This record gives sequence, C-alpha cells and structure tokens, in this order.
Amino acid sequence: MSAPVAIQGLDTTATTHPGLLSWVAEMATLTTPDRVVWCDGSDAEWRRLTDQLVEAGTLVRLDEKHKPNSFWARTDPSDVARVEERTFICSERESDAGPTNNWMAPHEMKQTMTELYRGCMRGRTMYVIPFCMGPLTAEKPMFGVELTDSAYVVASMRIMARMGSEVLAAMGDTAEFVPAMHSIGAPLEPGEADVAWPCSQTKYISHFPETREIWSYGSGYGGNSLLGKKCFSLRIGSVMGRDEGWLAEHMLILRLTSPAGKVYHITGAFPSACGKTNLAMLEPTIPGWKVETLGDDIAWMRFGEDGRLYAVNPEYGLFGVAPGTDYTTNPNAMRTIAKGNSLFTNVALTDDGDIWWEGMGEPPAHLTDWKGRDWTPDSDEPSSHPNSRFCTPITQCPILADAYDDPRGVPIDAILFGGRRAGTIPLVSQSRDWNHGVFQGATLSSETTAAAVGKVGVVRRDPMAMLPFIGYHAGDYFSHWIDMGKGPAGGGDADRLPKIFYVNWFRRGEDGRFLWPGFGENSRVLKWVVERLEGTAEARETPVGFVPTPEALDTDGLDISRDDLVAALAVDPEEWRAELPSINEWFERFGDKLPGVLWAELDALKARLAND
Ligand SMILES: Nc1nc2c(ncn2[C@@H]2O[C@H](COP(=O)(O)OP(=O)(O)OP(=O)(O)O)[C@@H](O)[C@H]2O)c(=O)[nH]1
Ligand SMILES: O=C([O-])CC(=O)C(=O)O
Ligand SMILES: [Mn+2]
Repeated sequence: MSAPVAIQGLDTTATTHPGLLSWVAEMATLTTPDRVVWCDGSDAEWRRLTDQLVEAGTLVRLDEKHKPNSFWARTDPSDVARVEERTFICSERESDAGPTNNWMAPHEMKQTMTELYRGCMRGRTMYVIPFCMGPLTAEKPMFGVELTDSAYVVASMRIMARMGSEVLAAMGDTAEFVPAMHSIGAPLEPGEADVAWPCSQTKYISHFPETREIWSYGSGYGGNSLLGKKCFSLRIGSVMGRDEGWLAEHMLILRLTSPAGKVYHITGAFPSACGKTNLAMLEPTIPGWKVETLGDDIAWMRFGEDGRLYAVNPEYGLFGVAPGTDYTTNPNAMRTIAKGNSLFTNVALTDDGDIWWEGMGEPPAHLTDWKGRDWTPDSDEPSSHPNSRFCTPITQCPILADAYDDPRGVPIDAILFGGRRAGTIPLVSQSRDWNHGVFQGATLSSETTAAAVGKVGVVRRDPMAMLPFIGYHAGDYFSHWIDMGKGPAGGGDADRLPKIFYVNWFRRGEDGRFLWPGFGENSRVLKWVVERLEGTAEARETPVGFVPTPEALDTDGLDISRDDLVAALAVDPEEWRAELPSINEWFERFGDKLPGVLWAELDALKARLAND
C-alpha cells in the first residue's frame, strides 16, 4: 500500500522498530487522525494533556490544597462500566472461546471493526502509548502498545502502567508487543464542536487470542479502554499463561507480617467490586500484625526455581471503586489519593474543589453530582455513580511493599477465593487440598455489582472471579489450574503450593445486616489463615472444608455477638444441598472439557452432605 497522506507525526524518529512503525502507519491510514503523537510519559506531557482536557471540559482541576495535580472527570452517563455483552474472544474456532465468552470469527470481527475504524479518528489525535505490564527489568518484559484517540485514556494509562520513552527504548527494534487498538468512535467533522465525553453507542471490546491483539471501540471507560488492564493482563495474559505454564489472575497481592516477624504472601480473587482493593490495603485491627500492598487487581503467577508460585503485579496504579472508601474503611487508599496526581471519574465535586462520594462521612450541604447537576443530601439519587473510580499511582501507597518492583515477584503462601453472598458461604473455609481448592474457585459464586453494565445483585457463578476475563474455554482454564497443582513441569511438591481458602465477607443476618464487620477486621481471618499454614489453628471439618471454630478466630476487642459469629461461620447442609443443582448445571455447561477431577470433587461434596 502507498504511504498515507501526510498525517503529522507519523514520520517519527522515536523508534526504528519496523513492526511498530508499520502497524501505526496502517492504523493511522485506516482511522485518519489529524496527527499522530508518540507519548513519552513525561511530566510535561501530563501537563499538556490535562490542560487540554480541562479546556475541552472533560476534566475539572481540583483545588491544590485538597488534591494536588488531580482532576474530576464525568463520563457520558451511558459509558460507566465494563460492557460484558460487547466483549468478544475471537479465536479461530468458536469452541476455543468456550461457553462463557461471546465469540465472533476473527476475520468477521476484523471486517466489522475495520469499517467502524475507517475514518473514526477524523479531526482527532492518535496517541501512541508504548507500555510495559510488570517491571521493565523482567527477563522478558511484557510490552504492549496502545493506539487511542482519547487523551483521558493517555492520562489514565500514565497512572496505570509503566509507559513512555523508557518503554519504547527498551523495546528496541525487535521486541514483541501486544498491539492494542482503541478508539472512542466519535469522529469530528470540520467545524463540529466536541462534547466533553465523546464515545459511541456501538461498542466492541475484542480480543484475538491466537495473534495476541486487542481491538476496542466505542467506550472511554476504564476496563474497556485502558487496554493494558483487563484486555492484556487478563484476557490475553490468561492465554499466554495457558500456553507457557503460568497464571494470569484477577487477584490482589499482599504481604502479611506476624508479630513474630514471619512474612507471608497472600493473593485473593474476588469479583469486581467485592473487596480486593480494600483487602490489599488493609490496616489490621489486631496488634502486632502488618499488611503491605503489592497489588489490588491483577496477579501474574509463575513457578520459581524453588518450585514455589511467585506473583507479580503487572500494574502501576490503582483503579479503585470510590463509594465506600473512607478513613474508616480504607485509610491507606485515602492517604494514597491525598498525595494527588490522580483522576476521579463519576464521583461528586464539592464547592471548594474537592471530591466526595457516598460513604465518605457526612455529606456536604451542596455538591455537583456525577451527572453535573446540583446535589443536596435531600436528593433522590446518590451523588456518585456506584462504579465511580479513583485512579492513582500505586507508588503513592504508604504501605507499598518494597518487593513491588521485583520482577521475580513474591512467593505465595495462600490463595483466597471470595464472593459476595448473603447466605450459604461461611466467612472462611480452607480447602482440603489443591484440587478441592480449584473446585471452590471453579464454583465461586457472587452477586453481580455495578462494575459491569447489567442488573446488580443477581447471584452468578464467577469462577476464580475470572468469568469476564478468561480469554479461552473455561473448561480448559480449569484443567490448567489442576495442572498447575502438579507443580513446575508436572514434577512439583504439593507442600510448596499455596494453600487455598474460600472467604465471604458479605454474609447477612435475617435482618439484612452484614454479620461480619469486614475491612480492617478481616485481618483476624488472615491471622487464622496463616495459623492454619503453621498448623496451629483449630478448625472443624465440614462438608465444604475446614472452618474455624468460633474460638479459633481471634475476636479480642471485636464488637460481634456470639450469635453473629456462629452464623457467619455456619455451614448449613440444607443451604448447601440447595446449591448442588446449580453447581451441577454450571459444570454441565463445559461438556467434556470439564476436568474429571472436578466432577469427582462434586460427587465427594454430595456424599459428604448426604452424610451430614
Ligand atoms: N461489608 C463489606 N464491604 C466491603 C468489604 N471490603 C470491601 N467492601 C466494599 O465492597 C466494595 C468494593 O470494594 P473494592 O475493594 O473496591 O473491590 P475490588 O474487588 O477491588 O473491585 P474492582 O476494582 O472492581 O475489581 C466497596 O464498596 C467496599 O466498601 C468488607 O470486608 N465488608
Ligand atoms: O475493569 C474495570 O473497569 C475495573 C475493574 O477493576 C473491574 O471491573 O474488575
Ligand atoms: Mn478489578
């Protein structure tokens, strides 16, 4: 094809990587932006972009005395969360996408989206964002390049991922990278005035697992547009992990130090808006225990030479749920954002240039709500969208662990699976062994939240909290988990594997109250977990695993009634028997792809419940 008509900035000296140059030229020719800008990740670039976004009305600068170098953003009211219905895994064969994903043939999707992309950046700038998920010092750095016509995406990516000149230089001329194409899908005709949050009603979030490409169209919102996050680190990452023998998971990573100075590392997979950020930054309420943060959303786990599983956080920032975040629930998140350099999306603005959301103490007498309207405590609707977010550098977290930048990661002692369930699931149970833990993960269930478009509060299976993020057939994903239990190259030692636990902070009493106080008090559960690793904590064996006796949990100084504690820990065979048909139905969806060991686990559970 002939060279594109002079698009300013295409003739870059920023890189001599031939594959990158030709891909950028191809996409610029297709989308016809006015200019192409190669992002360097500098402070000057951040200032330029945020000034421009303020000018355009997308951002409002917050008052320096509250939140320095920080901004308030409001999206289009239709563009507020991940769009699972519009998310596709475009593997060559439909059967490789499996029953939990939307599928379209790659050539068909590319044809459809090529027509959408044609001219879609007219009147706009195409930004080229070289990024790296995980430390640049990794043996094999995980490069990606995102092309986008959204300056908001560039600013957010600067917080969420290592990006810019340093990454481009490290890529050299030959590095492999994941091409991640993004457009908001809102071309501007000459003379046409822009809106504050341009986007399209037509949305596609497409993944091509075989060629490891991402094409996103129509949305500017978080998980739909910051393509290093869910799209690369989870959907494409899970495919890489399957092929290369590692795990890409929707997990927080924390370091826990006991009063005796013993160090443990724990990961936790809870569905979106079910407590990962809060647990990752937890402030223990029990004396002498210390938590340090390593990651709040994504963990890449590989075997080390010692046969242990090591976790790395591929991200560089926190994209946290705002409502409910406060000095009483998550003080470390509050301290992180207080340092500024953050973007706040779909929260409320105070009259003196700070942000506010539900759960942050007493509401001020007047606010501007996430839709830009006047808001008072008498208003009918909440001031902030339930999926409103703070986007803030993880390096500002006051309890960030020093191992955060270590490309080897940290050795994992325990994995927690968790969901949001009003009943049935006890506060914590320990799996009998690895395969039983995989069964707990594979049957994890949770009430839906506002993190994805759709009805909230519906119980659904969300295996390993990865339902919307597994980039291939979920049955094969379960097999991969079972195989990981055999250790590196199948020759592992079960003792070196992390132990698996299932938690539920969200069980409710008959009156609808949460039975367990949660947040910082979850340190009591973490304490029990590591005491189980040490073999010192009491548990009773139940049909669903080992559950603490009420005495085994440290409740010193905790304000909880004995009845609530017992109810939080209860395993009611009746409730569990009622759960079995839906587990059976769930497993049947995977046909012969469901590993036999998981059917065996279900049979064993049925047998234990029958005897109970
Ligand atoms: N009752 C109760 N609520 C909690 C607890 N931990 C978190 N929450 C609430 O759950 C919601 C989501 O918490 P987050 O920690 O942001 O969830 P997340 O898993 O990081 O969410 P994503 O960023 O969407 O993946 C917030 O409203 C919290 O206040 C807990 O221990 N108990
Ligand atoms: O992806 C997003 O938009 C936010 C997030 O972390 C999740 O939903 O799990
Ligand atoms: Mn998440």
